[in-house]
Formats: sequence, structure tokens, C-alpha cells
Amino acid sequence: MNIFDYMQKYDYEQLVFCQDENSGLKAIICIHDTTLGPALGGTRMWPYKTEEEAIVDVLRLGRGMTYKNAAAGLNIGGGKAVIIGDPREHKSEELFRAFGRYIQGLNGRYITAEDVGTTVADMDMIHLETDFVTGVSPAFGSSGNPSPVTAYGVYRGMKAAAKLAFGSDSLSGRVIAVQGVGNVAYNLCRHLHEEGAHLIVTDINQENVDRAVNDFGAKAVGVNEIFGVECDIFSPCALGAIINDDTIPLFKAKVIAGAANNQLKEEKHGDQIHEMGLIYAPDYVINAGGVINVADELQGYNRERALKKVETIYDNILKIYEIAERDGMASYKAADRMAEERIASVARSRNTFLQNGKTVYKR
Ligand SMILES: NC(=O)c1ccc[n+]([C@@H]2O[C@H](COP(=O)([O-])OP(=O)(O)OC[C@H]3O[C@@H](n4cnc5c(N)ncnc54)[C@H](O)[C@@H]3O)[C@@H](O)[C@H]2O)c1
Ligand SMILES: CC(C)C[C@H](N)C(=O)O
Repeated sequence: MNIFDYMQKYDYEQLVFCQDENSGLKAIICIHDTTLGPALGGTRMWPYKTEEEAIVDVLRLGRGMTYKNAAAGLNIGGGKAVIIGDPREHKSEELFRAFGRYIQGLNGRYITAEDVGTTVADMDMIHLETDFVTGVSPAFGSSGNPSPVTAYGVYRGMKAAAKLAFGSDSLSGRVIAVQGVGNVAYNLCRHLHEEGAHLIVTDINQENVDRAVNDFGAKAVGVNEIFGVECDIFSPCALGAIINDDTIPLFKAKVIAGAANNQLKEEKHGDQIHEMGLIYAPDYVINAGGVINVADELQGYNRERALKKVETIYDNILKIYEIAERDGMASYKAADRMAEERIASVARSRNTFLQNGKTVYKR
């Protein structure tokens, strides 16, 4: 891959390669866009098979955070990091401290948090070397695990999507099929169960299935069955790319609203479900609760204030549908438009010189 061509095509600012022989650290930090503020996004630890796979992933995820943060109304830019390694085998204090020192070297242009394969305990180790890390243990005045807050945001966004589809945002009596009942979806299921929804769940991890069945009276189905079950709402909370040529013909739901990142395999699949009349809550809008929560730490963490901001996901979903209807486009495109317009207008408003270090000269 020609990295500079790709960076130029999507206007990336910076890609940082980090190597530390002692700890075995091989990491890449991507800063996509800092028009709105410092780049904030989690660190993914994954056993990438090739370096190219890791580079493609960090670039794609970093750009996704720019859109997520902008659409959420945060004064935060987009970035992400990946550590190449197996999270079950290759974690050590030495490795996370070495990584923390690289983050410190960026002097606040990039701020990290949890993502797939990393935990609060890992953030605590990074925090030994840098303050530019969020999602650290609450004992340090930080916000801890973002997953329950992500789940709350998905719950609020799902209610908004239900209002658009059914004319009422009540989820009582609705049948909701949840794919993957891990950290986020377990907490989501709790909210849905408390409101009186009927749950159908699946997971490749039987323990997680059993937990949802026992705690919330969920009905369990096989991993391939979940797409075609009779339900009102399908909630993808496991993997990306699950809205695709194979699954679309199976869907019986009227709404798709879940936590997973990058749910559309390709943009055309967003157009297809739009044409079928499904209400689709764009992934990066509905799952922004976690980043909204960790971003609050930059003002001195206040959980009440963070949750209030997470509540706005409800209105954001409604707003995206207003744009989609106004401009005659699918909801995923309307979300992109909303994020891009906000970034462009802030960039325009910063075209005069100010002696306070806040002016960002982008172009
Ligand atoms: N944790 C957060 O705060 C957060 C924030 C934004 C987005 N997300 C996204 O939400 C999704 C869930 O995140 P999480 O933190 O709950 O992760 P998790 O790993 O705790 O949960 C994912 C669950 O999906 C299951 N799973 C994997 N493959 C599956 C398959 N083929 N069929 C059924 N189940 C399968 C796993 O066994 C696991 O239980 C991810 O896509 C993540 O990127 C998470
Ligand atoms: C900053 C993190 C809490 C972000 C989360 N990993 C996400 O994908 O939104």
C-alpha cells in the first residue's frame, strides 16, 4: 500500500510507528484530524497477521473516531492506536509503559482509552507514564470502564429509532434480537429487560449467553439464526460488517440499532436497507456513549454531566433522520454529512489569528 497516497486521499495528519525492543512493543498511532481538538480514540490490541493489516485498521479506525467525535458534538478530534500482539499472551507492564511514553511524546495531540483487547488495568499502566490517557481506574479520578455508558447511549439511541419506526419510543413488549452479549450488550440487555422488552440473544461464548438467559430471561438462538428471527429490532453488538449481501435478505426487523463499530460491510448496504424502509441508527452515532464519557475527563470527570451528554444521542438520531429526509439520503450518509459540516464550519471559524494557542492552521 502507498501510505502517503492513502493519507492524502482522506486527509490524515500523522501516523506514528512505535518500537521498543525490550518490551516487544510494536504499535502504530494514527492522528486523523485535530480541527475540533486533540485526537481521542482507544487503543486496540490485536494479533494482526501482517503490518499492512495493522496499518489499514488503525487508519480506518482513526478516521472513524473523527466522525464519531464530531457527530457527538465533542470538541475532540479523531485518532486511534493499535498494538500488534495477542492480548491473552503479550501484555506486560513494560509494554504498556513503553507505549505510554510514546503517547507522552505527542504532547497531547493524541489521547488514548480502551478498545477491543485493552482494559482499565492496561490504561492504569499507560497512566504510569502519561496523563494523556482516559478510562483509567476511578481511584485516579478517572471514568473507569466505558462499556456501561456506551450501553446506556445505545439504549437511548434505540428508543429514538423505535420512535421513528413505530411512532412510540417505548420498548416495552418489543422483541429485540441481540448479536453478541459481551461487555456493552450485557448492560444494554439490562436496560431493555428493565423496560419490559423480550430478548433473543446469541454469542459464540456460551457463558455470555447463559448470563443473559439467567439474568434477563432471554431466549438463546444459534449464531447464524439471529439474523432471521422474528423481531422488531436487530441489535448488532459483536462484529463489524454484519450488514451485508448474505444477512440483508434474512432481516425481519424494522430497526437496526446496536453497539458494533463499522456495521455496514460496504456503503451500498446502507443504501439497500434504506430502500427497504428499515430504520438504521448509524453505528458511530449510537455507540458514542463511551467516548463521550471518557472525553468528559478532560474537564475533570463528572459522571452526571457525562450521562447528560450521552442522553443527546437520542436527539442526534432524530436529527440525522431529519437530514436524511430533507436531503433524500440514507441515514449513514446523513450522519457523515452532519459530521463533515461541523468540522468544516469550525475550521472556517478559526481562520483568524489568536494569541492563545488555540488557533489551528489546517489549510
Ligand atoms: N466497549 C465500548 O465502550 C464500545 C464503544 C463503542 C463501540 N464498541 C463496539 O461494540 C462492540 C461490542 O463491544 P464490547 O466491548 O461489548 O466487546 P466484547 O468483546 O465484550 O463483546 C463482544 C461479544 O461478541 C461476541 N461475538 C464475537 N463474535 C461473534 C459472533 N460471530 N456471533 C455472536 N457473538 C459474537 C463475543 O463472544 C463477545 O461476547 C464491538 O464491535 C466494539 O467495537 C464498544
Ligand atoms: C474512547 C473509547 C472509549 C472509544 C471506543 N473504543 C469506541 O470505539 O468508541
